[in-house]
Formats: sequence, C-alpha cells, structure tokens
Amino acid sequence: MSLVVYNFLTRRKEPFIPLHEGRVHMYVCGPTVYDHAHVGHAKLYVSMDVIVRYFRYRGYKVRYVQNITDVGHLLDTGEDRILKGAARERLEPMELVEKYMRSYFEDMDALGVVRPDISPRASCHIPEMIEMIKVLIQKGHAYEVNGSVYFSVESWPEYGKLSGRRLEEQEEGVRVPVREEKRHPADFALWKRAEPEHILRWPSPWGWGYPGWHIECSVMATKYLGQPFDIHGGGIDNLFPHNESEIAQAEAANGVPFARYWLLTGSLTVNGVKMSKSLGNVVRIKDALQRYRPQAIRLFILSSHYRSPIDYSEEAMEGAEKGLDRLWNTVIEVRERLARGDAPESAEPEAFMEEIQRARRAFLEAMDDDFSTPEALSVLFEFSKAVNGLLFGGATVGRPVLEAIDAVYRELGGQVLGLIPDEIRPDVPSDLVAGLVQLLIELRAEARRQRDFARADQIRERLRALGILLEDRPDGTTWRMGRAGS
Ligand SMILES: Nc1ncnc2c1ncn2[C@@H]1O[C@H](COP(=O)(O)OP(=O)(O)OP(=O)(O)O)[C@@H](O)[C@H]1O
Ligand SMILES: [Zn+2]
Repeated sequence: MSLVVYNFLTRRKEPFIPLHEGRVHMYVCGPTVYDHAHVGHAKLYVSMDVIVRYFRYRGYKVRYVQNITDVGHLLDTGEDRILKGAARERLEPMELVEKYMRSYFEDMDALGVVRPDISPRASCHIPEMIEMIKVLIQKGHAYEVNGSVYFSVESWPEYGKLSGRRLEEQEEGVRVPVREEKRHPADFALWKRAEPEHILRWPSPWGWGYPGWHIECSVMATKYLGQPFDIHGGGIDNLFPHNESEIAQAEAANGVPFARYWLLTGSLTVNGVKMSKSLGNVVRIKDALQRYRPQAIRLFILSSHYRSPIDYSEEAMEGAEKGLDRLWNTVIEVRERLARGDAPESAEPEAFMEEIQRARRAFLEAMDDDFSTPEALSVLFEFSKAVNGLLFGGATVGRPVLEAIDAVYRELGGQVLGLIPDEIRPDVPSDLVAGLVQLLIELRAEARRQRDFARADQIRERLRALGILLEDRPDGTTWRMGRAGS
C-alpha cells in the first residue's frame, strides 16, 4: 500500500515519495498572533495535525515547522495587524504577541493538536530575511525604491504556477501610494520602509523598515527544512498572493524548487461565508470549548475532507457531540469489560479477529488516499456497530478479542485521529455531584426571586467554569456537562 496525496502544485493525486526515505519535512503557515484563534484556525491546524499524526503512525520521522507571524502581516488598510492589536489593547507589540501566542497554544493543546517541532517567530529571523532579499536584488529579481524593496514578478516567469493566476489578472486591490512605487502592479513588498512612529522596525541596508509578510515563510521553511523540502501546508485562502509569493522568492533566490507537495485545506465557513476576523463572524476556540468537548470539535472538522470547505453551525456541532457519544460508549463498554477481568483467555470468536483486521486495513486504505478522514471515520463507526453486535449478541467474548478491539480504538481513534483518549472520563457525574448541582440551581432560583441577579450569575459562571452548563427553560432550569473528557 502506498500513500497518495493531492498535490495542489500539479492539481493531481500523486504517490508520496519523501526526499529522504523515512523522513517527512513539513511546513505549515502559522497564525498571526494579534487576537484569540477562531474555529476557522482549528480547521486548518486540526487537519494538519492528523496528517502529521498519520505520517508518524506509518513510521515516518516528521519534522513539523509552523511559524508564528508577529510582524509584517498587513490588513487591507495597510495597517500592521500586530500594531493595530497593540493599539487596541494598549500593549507593547511584543506583549500582545506573547499574550496571543500563549492563547493560541493553550487552544491547540486543548484541542489535542500536537505541538510543532519548531515554532519559529518571524521577528527572530529578520537577518535571514535581509540576506534573502539581498540575493534577490543581486539576481535582478527585486529592486529598491525609497527604502522599500519589491519583488519583480515580471523577472520570474513562473509567478502564478501554484494559483494558476496570470499576471494580467493580478492588478486588483493594490493601494495607490504603493502602486506608484512599483514597476508592475503585482510586484509585492519584500521590505517596507518604516516611519519613526512605526514601532516594529529594524535596520537594514535600505534603512529602517520591516519585512513583507511572504518572505518570512520562504526563509523559515528553508532554514529549518532545507530546500527543496517535502510538504507545504496551509489554508486555501492564502494561496494567492501569500503561497505563490513564498515559492517565487525561495526559488528565485536559491535556484532550486521550494516545496515538493502542496497540501491546502478548504475554509471553514458560517452560513457559507468564510469565518474571518475581518468579517466579524468568528467563534473563538475558547468559546466553542465552553460548549463542546474538544474531541467533538475534532470530529466535526474531520467529518469533512481536509480539502473541502465545512460549514460551522450549532446543529453540526450537536451532531458531532452525538457521534462522539456513540463512539465513546462502545469504547467504554469494551474497557469496562477488560477492567472487570472476567473475560476468558480464548481468542473467541475467531471470526471477529478477522473483522478487526479488515477494519484496520480499510482505515489505512482511507487514510492512504489523501488522508480521507470522512472515510476513515465511517470505517470506525461501522466497526463500532459490529463491536456492539458482538458485545450484546450473547456470545462469549475472549480477552484477546477485547484487547484487539481496544487497540484499534487507541491507535486509530486515539493516536491518529485524536478522538479517543486513553482515559475517557465518564461524563455522567456521580449522584453526589448531581445533588450538589441541583442544590445550586435551587439557590440560584431563590437569588433570582430576590432580584439578586449578581449572585445568580455568579453561580451560573462558576458552574460553567467547571464545565457544567445551565439552561433556563420555561419549565425550570436544566443542566448538562459541556466539557467532559477535557
Ligand atoms: N475560516 C478559515 N478556515 C480555514 N482556515 C483558516 C480560516 N481562517 C484562517 N485560516 C487559516 O489560518 C491560518 C492563519 O491565519 P492568520 O492568523 O494569518 O489569519 P488572519 O487572516 O489573521 O485571520 P482572519 O482571516 O480571521 O482575519 C492561515 O493559513 C489561514 O489559511
Ligand atoms: Zn506562510
């Protein structure tokens, strides 16, 4: 069996052959840390996480690099995202960066996203960026104007090879003052001159300034992974101009191909519109985690293919919660039987051992086909149906069979997909907890009758922090666990 990936560069599925046998060098564009991460970010990073986990499961040694953008990523208005965030919160820019970088990793940890092996920050690689820009100028692919340096797209005929865009189509969205400096409207900034009031700035051969956004990824990817390297991942929304420009810079500077396979994820949408801070339709990961289990968020994301878009809604999330319950219930039953220790030592029924092997093969086949998690999930759900049939069908089930079933859950559901923890905490609290929650609900109702709304809200919030969500209905207040297993 061989692994096949859809390479965006060739628009085809291709066998995955790493540059160095048994190793995968992979780079994914990281977040710009100027605000809390939203569920759209989760779509990209959970999808990439499963790809990395799967490579490791298949025995590859992976070096996974994902940068932190802390300078140079401008809004359409021309403002630097970090500086705008710093002004909003009255923080030193690097204080803001630190705050949201921590917030990002906190969210990713909560979602079970395995940390990258290297998380390089753009601001720590300014000298390397300056070096690459110098080479580009020397080779005639870049030019300086008034302390800014631009990449000349006309000097690089391959510009457009990833996105399929032609130069004539690339003139839109360019602000007028910048347009005047450029030789071609599609030329993009490698280095921007900074006025003294611009806090994030560095000395360079062209005066004080700051790097353009695209150059950081060319520099950090090749510094840590070499050139060429195996896989470049990211969200499809950054295909142009970001990814396109990354390729042009690295290839024009170094004369060899940049990334060999491009894996791009579809966008997460809300009512069909991309979730994005600029549109204001974001659901923060932190808020989603208040309502849903982290594994339910993963299940929701993995239920569509990484290349497809996915629409976020409460109904879809409730569906994922239910799916997760179905999956976990079977796992819990298997593990309880194992813990009881009364299953016989015979590998009976033997036919089920074959069923287990079949499920494993089908799962690997699905994942080998461009990481098709929807198919892999359906294999896991079908398998669970068969397991339920076995467990409740009246036949005696031997310990080796239960262990082999549990191994499928641990390896494929846990290690690869990150949906099944090794320890599932039961989400039904004890009678004592239920009694205490009921008591608090009554005290809260009493507080509300006395118009002590501050106390009533305090009870609700303290319970929410513990993962217990109250829901006020016409006929009284009910409660449920919102974060079991986290
Ligand atoms: N709705 C989304 N669905 C999937 N991926 C997304 C979504 N929004 C952002 N991403 C991806 O997250 C990565 C980091 O994004 P970054 O922090 O630079 O986003 P941003 O442009 O500041 O966010 P926003 O689009 O919310 O303004 C990018 O590679 C991008 O492709
Ligand atoms: Zn990038």
